[in-house]
Order: sequence, then structure tokens, then C-alpha cells
Amino acid sequence: MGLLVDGAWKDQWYDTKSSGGRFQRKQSAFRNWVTADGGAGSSGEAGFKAEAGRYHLYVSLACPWAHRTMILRKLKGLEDLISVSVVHWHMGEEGWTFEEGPGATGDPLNGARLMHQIYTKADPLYSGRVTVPVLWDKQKGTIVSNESSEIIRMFNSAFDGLTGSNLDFYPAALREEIDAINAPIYGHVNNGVYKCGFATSQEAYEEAFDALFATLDDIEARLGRQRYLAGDVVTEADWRLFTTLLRFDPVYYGHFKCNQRRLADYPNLWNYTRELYQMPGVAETVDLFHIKQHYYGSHESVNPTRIVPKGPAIDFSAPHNRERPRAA
Ligand SMILES: N[C@@H](CCC(=O)N[C@@H](CS)C(=O)NCC(=O)O)C(=O)O
Repeated sequence: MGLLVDGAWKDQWYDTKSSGGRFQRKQSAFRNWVTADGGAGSSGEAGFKAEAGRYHLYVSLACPWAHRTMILRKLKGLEDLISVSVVHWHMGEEGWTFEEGPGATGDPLNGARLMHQIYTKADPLYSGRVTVPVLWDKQKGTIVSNESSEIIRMFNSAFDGLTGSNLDFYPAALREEIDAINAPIYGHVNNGVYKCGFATSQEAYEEAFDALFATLDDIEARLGRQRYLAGDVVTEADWRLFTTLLRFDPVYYGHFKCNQRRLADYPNLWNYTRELYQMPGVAETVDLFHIKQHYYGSHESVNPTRIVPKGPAIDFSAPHNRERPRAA
């Protein structure tokens, strides 16, 4: 684990000393947008027009942020238009690598050995963390974006003219509702589990833990009133939450000490997670081997023995009752 400083790699764990033991996630650096006509998006530069075969996605199958982009790529019918490289699950001293292994593809596109070489190819003097997902432009030879929340919005609409897809996970009429629910879920759940797991003071851990479970309690109640987070239809808010929920019992409950309750102890959340998992195409984006190997094997300060637990036994394919959300 490390980061780039003026284009040079430094092996360094997250700094929590200056923040009372709190893990603080840095802002993503590349914030351009692919758009239907190549015009600029809400940040960054113009010049990234949606075209078949032009863009490439770098992901880890372990990573919940990258997982969102893989789900949207699948559901929006973008698999033939946007190619993918999958990094090796182990993130060690050199960060993410293209070492080969089951489910890891290497980097046939750029021939890189390490993910940080993709960042310095885009910006030789880049300083910052080397994260996935990364959306790469083959034509310009640079990174379009390394911010998953924005990549999924590009996937949701920019390529519709090419794919003919009319599925909309960020419909105009629900945007306010989606943005309002995304905010606490990002802060207390998606990032909240990391704040628990990477805390280096008791106080920081407990603060994150309490906020996480208070938010899960709120969502549990909401899912007793309605089928999905923003109402009757699946939106990006559901996919953003899903990738964290999927990892909850296998990883966050134990490895990140998020153990007030298991996900399986929340009737609505657990049924909802299985419903989303069972939607066509979604299970194919899930790789529990990469997920468990990555977390337990890569975070040496959290799990020094790197032993990967065999359990728990979970059946994401078991029937759910979400046709009748109120009944739970
Ligand atoms: N804000 C980013 C976060 C991505 C992120 O933190 N990815 C993790 C993997 S789950 C990563 O690559 N971490 C490497 C590091 O922090 O050095 C996004 O949502 O795209």
C-alpha cells in the first residue's frame, strides 16, 4: 500500500495521526466526463465523446467502488463497448498489480506491471493515491476519471445513443431523493465501514461504528416502507449501497469490526440485498474469492497473519420477499 509523490512511488499506509486516529478518504483527482457529444461535463475538460471501443475500465473485483462501475457497465449493455482489466486481488507494497491469477487479467492494453504506472502514464508527475476504478481513454492515452460515483453516471446516460438502452438509474424526477439518500450512505456506510476498519483510536472507531449502525437502522426502516431506496424503482442509490452490503457479513463484520449486527440480522436489508443480487447480470459481477482474499490478505496492520476466514456460509441466491416489503 502506498502512493505517488511527484510521480515516484512511496510505500506508506494511511496517515491517521493528524486526525485523532480517523481515516480520511482523499478526493479523486481525475474528474473529466465522457458525454454523448464530447462536451464538458460538470467538472474537468471537454473532448471525451462516447464512442464504441474508445474507453477501458481498470477495476478490482474486490473493491466496492469499482464494483459499482462493473454493475452499471453490465446493466447498461456496455460490455462490448468498454473493455476491462482486472487487477490482482492482493494490494501489497507496490499497490495494485497486474500479476496474473484466477479472475485477474493482467494489462494487455498498456502492458503495465503495476497500477501506478497507469497513473504516471496519464500524468508523469501525479501525486496522490492510486485507486481503482479508473476509466481510461485509449485515444488520448489518459485517465478520464477515477471517481466511481461519476463513472456510473457517465455509464448511465452517455452511451445510450450507441446502445439503445433506456434504463435510467438517475431519473430527473428522483434526483433530489437519490442525492439526499446517497449522502448519509456514502459517509456512514460505504465509507463508514472503512472508517471503522482503518481507525487507529478507540474514539474514532466508536464514532464511525455508531453512525454506521444508526444509518443501517434508518435504511432498514425505509426498506420496510418501500421496495427500493428512492421508491418503487431501482436507482443508482441502490447499486451504490449494494456493493457495501454484499461485503458486509463476509468481510466488514469481522475484518473491519462492524459487528453490532450482521446484515443477515436485518430482515429488510438482507432480503433487499438478495433481491439486487438476483437481478439479471448482477451475480456475474460478484467475486467473493477476490473480495475475501483482498481484504484479509492485503491489510497487514488490520490482520497481520493474513489468514482468510473460511466462513461465513451465505446464500445470496435464497428466495427474497421483496414483492411484499411491508410484510417483514
Ligand atoms: N473515491 C474513489 C475511491 C476508490 C478507492 O478508494 N478504491 C480503493 C479500493 S477499494 C483503492 O484503490 N485504494 C487504494 C489506496 O487507497 O491506496 C471512488 O469512489 O472511485
